[in-house]
Amino acid sequence: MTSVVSSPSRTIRIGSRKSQLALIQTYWVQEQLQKSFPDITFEVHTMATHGDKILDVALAKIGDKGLFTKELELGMINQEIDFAVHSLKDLPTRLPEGLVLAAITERENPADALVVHEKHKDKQIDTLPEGAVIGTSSLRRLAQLRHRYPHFTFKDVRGNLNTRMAKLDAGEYDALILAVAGLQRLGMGDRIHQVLPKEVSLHAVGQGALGIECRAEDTELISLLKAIEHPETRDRCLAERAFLRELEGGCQVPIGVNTEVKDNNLTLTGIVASVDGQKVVKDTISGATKDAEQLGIELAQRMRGQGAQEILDQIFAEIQRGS
Ligand SMILES: NCc1[nH]cc(CCC(=O)O)c1CC(=O)O
Repeated sequence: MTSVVSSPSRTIRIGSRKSQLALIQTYWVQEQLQKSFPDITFEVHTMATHGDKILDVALAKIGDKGLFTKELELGMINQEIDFAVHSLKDLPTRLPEGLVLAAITERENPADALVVHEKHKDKQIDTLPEGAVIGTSSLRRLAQLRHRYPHFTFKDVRGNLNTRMAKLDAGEYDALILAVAGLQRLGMGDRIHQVLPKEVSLHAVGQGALGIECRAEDTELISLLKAIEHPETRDRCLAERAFLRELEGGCQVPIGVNTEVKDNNLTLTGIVASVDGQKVVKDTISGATKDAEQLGIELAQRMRGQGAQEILDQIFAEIQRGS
């Protein structure tokens, strides 16, 4: 194994999806590392992922973990790239053998945002009219919003952010629910009409943070990557990911979270909702940040006993039946 420290001429190859958001995020990571390590060369290599090739299929129906990460992971295993930058929420909670989550960078606002058609510019989520068509492709957003706003109509929306915005502005939808972080990173922060409070929508696990994955054996690289890690974001996201890992069983499920850190104390709130919005299990746990993952596991186990298990069993049964 060559060491980065003893061979400063090493070139480090960063893998990225080709989407505009992925490239913005990857170039940001490259810039941060280049500033910290001016003698090392960091190159960006782009790859199309399966998820990028099937943009016309409803995401919830694909239910395939690793849709946006598999090709990059193969690239790392085959030594074509050294690390990959992911939107952490797209990175499965279990990584392939030989790969690790080496660092988590500082998260943007992890909340969901309401983006409206201009005819609703004087409205908020609470005042949109009966029957308003809300675009979302996330089961998590769908289930939580259906629970609270049963009078809305929900419709799938896919494609990149520009495509989605064009469909909204053309009148196909009254409003969209999108991540604040993605809109901000793409320079569309001015389209954020309302940041949804956590009472309305708990965000996705890892939302707003970037996860950097690399080969477990590349210890030199792992120590370099620690330079751009944000410890508070890492603790929060490790708790969130442990919670999700403990609950999920192989498909996309309506699970949301919120985390806060204060004085080395971490508070994690989780929600598991049925797709129809009828059943909701929600609970909160607090403890030392050093026990972040244990807190996630404990909250998941507690919520299983409060009905989350029945909700998940029902979703898995529906998927097996192919509905
Ligand atoms: N599901 C796709 C996805 N993956 C990452 C982001 C951007 C936000 C983030 O980094 O969490 C988005 C868009 C969205 O959910 O609106």
